[in-house]
Amino acid sequence: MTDLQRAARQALALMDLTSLNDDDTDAAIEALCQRAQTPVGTPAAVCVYPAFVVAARRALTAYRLNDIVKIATVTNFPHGGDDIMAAARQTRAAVASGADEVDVVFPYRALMAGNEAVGVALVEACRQACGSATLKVILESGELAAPSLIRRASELAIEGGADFLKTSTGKVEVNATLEAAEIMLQVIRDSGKEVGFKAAGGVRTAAEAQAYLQLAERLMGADWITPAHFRFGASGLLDDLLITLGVESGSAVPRGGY
Ligand SMILES: O=C[C@H](O)COP(=O)(O)O
Repeated sequence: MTDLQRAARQALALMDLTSLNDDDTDAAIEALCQRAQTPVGTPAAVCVYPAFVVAARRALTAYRLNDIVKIATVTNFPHGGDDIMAAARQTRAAVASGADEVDVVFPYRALMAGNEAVGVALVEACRQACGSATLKVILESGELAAPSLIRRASELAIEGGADFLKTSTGKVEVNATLEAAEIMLQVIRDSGKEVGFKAAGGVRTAAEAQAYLQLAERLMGADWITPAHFRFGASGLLDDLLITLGVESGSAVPRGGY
């Protein structure tokens, strides 16, 4: 196995296999969950809109993946408004519908306008609304752009109780970058807290995933890189991982698990 194939295999296990399309349907989400069954392992989670959490749970159960693959969803998405109560309500409702993980968008425009307090308060409210579910906070690093703002948003999200820092929604011009990832990982490392990192938005190839894994290993150490600490949020990465691993795309394991 080559280094790239090892990275591809690792990236698959760390993936939040994502479908966040305006035209998503139950059938599309069922197909997404079926794709989670591959001959070379399963992703850590599927990530779908709140309206499709129940469909994802039904499909993962049918494919006997319910105890293996988590269900993530998104709130305050994609615009990252500063309505704290709305974000908390959406988060509470998502968990009530069965989501294991919630990716909430940080009110990054408020921070860009100089308001730090609303970000901490929104994360704290979503933290409470999440209960025992995992809370990932999407900083929208491509819109923050300035390293100082990415660093500050990371610090504020951790202060509010984030379990993960996530780069992007995937819905803006600049999404995941290695530069933003390095800043976020440095803040996580320096915080001394159990906080994970999720690269999301535009990660399409095994080579790109490998670069993020190499960065995380350099900053955090190889043992840190587990699904409890590292994720890829990706809708278009799985195919290249399978090709890299010599698996024909679409060669899912027959229905009923494996
Ligand atoms: O994690 C959420 C992102 O929307 C995934 O972005 P992508 O569709 O560019 O892979």
